[in-house]
Amino acid sequence: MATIRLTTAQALIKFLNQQYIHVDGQELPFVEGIFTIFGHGNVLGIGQALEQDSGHLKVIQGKNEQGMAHAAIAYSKQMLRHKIYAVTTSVGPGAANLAAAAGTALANNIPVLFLPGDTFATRQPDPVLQQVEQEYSAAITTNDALKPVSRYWDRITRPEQLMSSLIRAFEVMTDPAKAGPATICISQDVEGEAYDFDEKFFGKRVHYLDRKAPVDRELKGAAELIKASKKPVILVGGGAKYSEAREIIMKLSEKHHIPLVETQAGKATVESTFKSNLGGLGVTGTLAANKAARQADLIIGIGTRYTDFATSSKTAFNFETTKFLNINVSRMQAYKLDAFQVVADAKTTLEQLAPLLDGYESEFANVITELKEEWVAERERLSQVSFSRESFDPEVKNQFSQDMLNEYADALQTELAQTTALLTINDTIEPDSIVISAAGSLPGDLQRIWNPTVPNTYHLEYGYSCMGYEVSGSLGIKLAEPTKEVYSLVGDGSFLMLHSEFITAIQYNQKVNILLFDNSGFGCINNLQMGNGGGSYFCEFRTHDHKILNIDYAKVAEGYGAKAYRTNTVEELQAALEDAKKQEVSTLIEMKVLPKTMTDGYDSWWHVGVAEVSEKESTQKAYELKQQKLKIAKQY
Ligand SMILES: Cc1ncc(C[n+]2csc(CCOP(=O)(O)OP(=O)(O)O)c2C)c(N)n1
Ligand SMILES: O=C1C[C@@H](O)[C@H](O)[C@@H](O)C1=O
Ligand SMILES: [Mg+2]
Repeated sequence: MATIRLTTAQALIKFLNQQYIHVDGQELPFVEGIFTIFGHGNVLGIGQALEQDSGHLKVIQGKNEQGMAHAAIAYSKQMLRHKIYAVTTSVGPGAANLAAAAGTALANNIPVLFLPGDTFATRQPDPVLQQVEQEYSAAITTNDALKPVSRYWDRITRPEQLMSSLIRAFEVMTDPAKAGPATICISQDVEGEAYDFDEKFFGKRVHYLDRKAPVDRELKGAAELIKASKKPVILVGGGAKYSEAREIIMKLSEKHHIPLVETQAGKATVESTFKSNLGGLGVTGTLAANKAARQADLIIGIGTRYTDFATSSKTAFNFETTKFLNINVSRMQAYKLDAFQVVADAKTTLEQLAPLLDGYESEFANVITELKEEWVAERERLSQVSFSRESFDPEVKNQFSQDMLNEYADALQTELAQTTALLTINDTIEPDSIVISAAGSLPGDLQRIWNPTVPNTYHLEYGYSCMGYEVSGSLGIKLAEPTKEVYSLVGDGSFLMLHSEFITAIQYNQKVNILLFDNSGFGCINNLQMGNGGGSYFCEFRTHDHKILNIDYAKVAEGYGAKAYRTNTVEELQAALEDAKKQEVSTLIEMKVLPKTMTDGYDSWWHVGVAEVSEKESTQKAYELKQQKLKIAKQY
């Protein structure tokens, strides 16, 4: 057997260079690069290996482990899971910082390779710096905390273990039904240990992303269900986007008059201008989509996980009469809501289903246009909200008094409403620009009123809704789509939580644009607490003497070397957006927006943990309301 003597880390980097993915006849290297933050746990192992020979891997220095991992996740998500970045961290806190990002990748089914360093395999110097030392087991390290948030997890304590571990990791990451984070923790001494590796291990490996076809039983059953239904609705989930099923979805929708509704992950699979696209479904959905879903007698769920947001906590449908047809590569997902299951690729299934539906027409025909027109009018209203100091009725009603709203207008020196700012942006940026968001009130506004007219230009992480993904992820998107403008839509709370990779973007000349909506608080959570009977408690950003915080975020961005703008009116915002397009450097546009001016409601319900006993009548009422809603919700 021919062997090659390498350290574990050198073998790892050599292997990463030889992984390819084959999708629809096209073959591409699967690992584009590696994000690094070096510490004593990886600099002398993986650091040395990369310095010696990184091959084709692009090496990018991150600033925060969670942030760089979010950038890697966003890269993979934007590339429709066809390519990844790996992420290497040091031990202890460096590894622990991966946990929120791993959860983000897992909840969203995004492949990414995490390579945290681990404690010494020999245990000679124990306890090493940053080792937690559990009394009941020396085998526990910080990295065990990554197990529940990894799709595949392993610890390498001998060099030769690397071979079987990497093969399993790539099998998982390149399987659409299992795609998620693979975490391989490598003992820091082992990273530098040498071994005579079988040369065959480093041969080119192609991972085939084949499209699983449905069996005849599934196809016939699906066709029968659709033909027997009067009012079917197609729910476009993230799986539809990853399967690139746009054309066939549009064809079926058009031919058989079946309206489309979307999840956050599925949005912009089909552009919003498509006449049967009624937009987002559920808690953050449009009135049009929510009305259509309630009328439906069949939901054709394509690549959806049916989260609480998409199903309005299982109240979005009439469960007495509505049937479900689930098309999903994952059996676990297909089994949901007692559906008829087709466990197969979305695009292939729909293409094979098409000829079986000839002659079928739903009873939705004219209703689709009516619902859509009604929503277009509502969106138009939301684009022109204007503040009044005497009698302002914001979208989120009965929470802040006029005096309080005036206090915000004075403190932040603004009268700008969030919906108006958002739609100004939608109208001003280039249609092929990519927008990213993740947490706060913006995902709701985006799902309802943002109109993407170009497919795959809407990038929402709403599986984990992890604050901090917005800015970090914009770097990953820019790496995936270098010719497009990328806009990160972020609340002040999320920006404060994590924006370290903004600096990385500036450092590597990867232009991103931050659109910062500053309402001086955790706005959506404030809505949630007050909407369920609470007071305004620790969600506004106020000083010790109760003054509204007014942070000069533009100045912060300028300090990093970005071009920054302060915009509190529509005209200032438009001018800033136009100027930002011309910049080569990253930009930040700060908008002070009034609280309570985000969208709200539209016939949806979110099941949250309201207090069963409380001294407040308003909370007692909220609990009663929840109990009433639960009577119509499906129990599982
Ligand atoms: C990492 C993380 N921590 C906490 C939360 C819970 N959470 C969701 S939205 C939110 C506040 C967001 O505030 P901001 O970014 O200012 O957006 P706004 O709601 O004001 O628009 C919080 C704390 C979360 N989603 N992610
Ligand atoms: O708790 C939450 C409430 C949602 O409104 C918000 O978008 C999300 O980020 C979240 O975590
Ligand atoms: Mg805020």
